[in-house]
Amino acid sequence: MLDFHHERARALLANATQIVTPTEVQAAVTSVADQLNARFAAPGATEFPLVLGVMGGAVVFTGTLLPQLAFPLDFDYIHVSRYGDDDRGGELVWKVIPRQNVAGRTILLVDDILDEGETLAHVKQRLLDMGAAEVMVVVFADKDLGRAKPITADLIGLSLPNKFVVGFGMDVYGYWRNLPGLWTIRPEDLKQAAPELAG
Ligand SMILES: O=P(O)(O)OC[C@H]1O[C@H](OP(=O)(O)OP(=O)(O)O)[C@H](O)[C@@H]1O
Ligand SMILES: Nc1nc2[nH]cnc2c(=O)[nH]1
Repeated sequence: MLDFHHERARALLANATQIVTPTEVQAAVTSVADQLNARFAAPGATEFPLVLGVMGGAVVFTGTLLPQLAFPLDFDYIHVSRYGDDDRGGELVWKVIPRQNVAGRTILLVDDILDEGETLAHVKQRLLDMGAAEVMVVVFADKDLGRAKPITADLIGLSLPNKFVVGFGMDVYGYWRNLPGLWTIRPEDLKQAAPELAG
């Protein structure tokens, strides 16, 4: 069983293409941090935002971003999944819902990728319904779909082409969240090989 996963993970990566280097990833995170510091660490700034990581994909971005933020903040997480172990989005499943501590707060909603936008649109609305004062959507990557999405991010680290990407928290069938750069998986290696992902 473990051999199966080991081989499958390696086979997926063997045919993958690196599209963003680890150095470029780090530069993108620092650019996001700088923009957040410009508002929240400015002289005289007194806001005390709640950074809310959207697990599991946001774990690496959040963990890299937090030490670069130079202002007092609160941290919590929620856990929601729409892709599960698939390469296509489906029904949104809540695993850890927001706590009541979101009421009245300025929230930095941090996620790895804004793709079709369904996840973050739903999460943002839920936070506003729970009384959040402001929800600022901060994503490491925004995928260029060439069409309108139900939500726009307030801060974006990188823009990506419309391909299934892996690394820096993003998985393919549960594998390779640990890659320090970003890779695209060969379309024919995806379960539901789709023309629009072939790019
Ligand atoms: O914009 P969308 O098309 O809704 O997709 C974006 C969401 O997809 C990923 O989560 P996923 O459901 O894969 O769960 P994960 O974070 O556990 O990987 C990612 O972390 C975003 O939350
Ligand atoms: N791993 C991964 N997860 C996603 N969730 C939404 N889009 C993507 C993507 O391109 N890759």
